[in-house]
Amino acid sequence: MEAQVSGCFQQPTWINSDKFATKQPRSVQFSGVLSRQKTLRVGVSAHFRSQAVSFRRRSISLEISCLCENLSASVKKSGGIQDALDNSLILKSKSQELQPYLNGRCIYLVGMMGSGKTTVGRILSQVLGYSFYDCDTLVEQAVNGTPVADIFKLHGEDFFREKETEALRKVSLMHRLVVSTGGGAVIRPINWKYMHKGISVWLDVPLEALARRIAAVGTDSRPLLHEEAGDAYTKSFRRLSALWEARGEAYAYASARVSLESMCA
Ligand SMILES: Nc1ncnc2c1ncn2[C@@H]1O[C@H](COP(=O)(O)OP(=O)(O)O)[C@@H](O)[C@H]1O
Ligand SMILES: O=C(O)C1=C[C@@H](OP(=O)(O)O)[C@@H](O)[C@H](O)C1
Repeated sequence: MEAQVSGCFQQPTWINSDKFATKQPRSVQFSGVLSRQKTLRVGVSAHFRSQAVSFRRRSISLEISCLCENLSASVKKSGGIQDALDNSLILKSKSQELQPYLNGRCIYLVGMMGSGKTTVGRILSQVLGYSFYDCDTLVEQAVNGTPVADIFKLHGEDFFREKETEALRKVSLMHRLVVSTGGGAVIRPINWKYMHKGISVWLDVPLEALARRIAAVGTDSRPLLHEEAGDAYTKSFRRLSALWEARGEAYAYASARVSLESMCA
């Protein structure tokens, strides 16, 4: 006896059901004792497991368990199907839910260097139909295309902070933007005055993960990480720890916090 399991479950709307429809139906085999029963009442339960396979893609597996009333209730067999689920589908669905509440207000992403403000900001702006602005890029443009690292070298940090505040003032006059701020934008109260015109979201990522990410891409574009000696991970971690001591509390002024640690848990 064979029980077809395809199509017996309801898929949440954000799962691309076409992907499942094209798959061969899977089957659950019953044991020999079961197949001699004339009437069977079988309960089938489905259990989704979702696992990130890369930053943008996710694999889901569906485990099917069958319980038979005529026998002592036990799981006789479970099967599974695997499929790839594009995270952008989840984001798209979530963003549609959010649209009415946003009402065109800008979103400011804040967080330490490497927390993903630029990466997440680009994706978020696409799914929301917003424009994406990177504050560091705006500062560079205001200084004739000079890279941030050179601005620090030639003019010093205070000059950079002035330009950063001016960039935030300008974007705060606009609507429907996702703004990736620089990691240090949170230290000036005036910047919060501008950012609180929209919705600010703190991407809270553990220091070890930040240092790993930055070590992977190098510290060239992040002048505040140039001061320490050692390999890229060690110097990033040391310097990020010191910066965190000095400014960690300031991130909590954000309207919302997304904690990578909580998500993993
Ligand atoms: N959620 C994430 N998981 C893993 N790596 C990420 C994630 N977000 C960003 N990264 C990587 O970390 C590095 C820094 O990201 P970036 O978006 O530039 O951070 P920020 O703008 O906050 O400094 C990039 O190499 C990026 O690919
Ligand atoms: O943390 C900081 O003080 C800084 C973070 C950088 O931006 P990212 O957070 O995008 O790396 C950039 O603004 C500058 O190097 C200073």
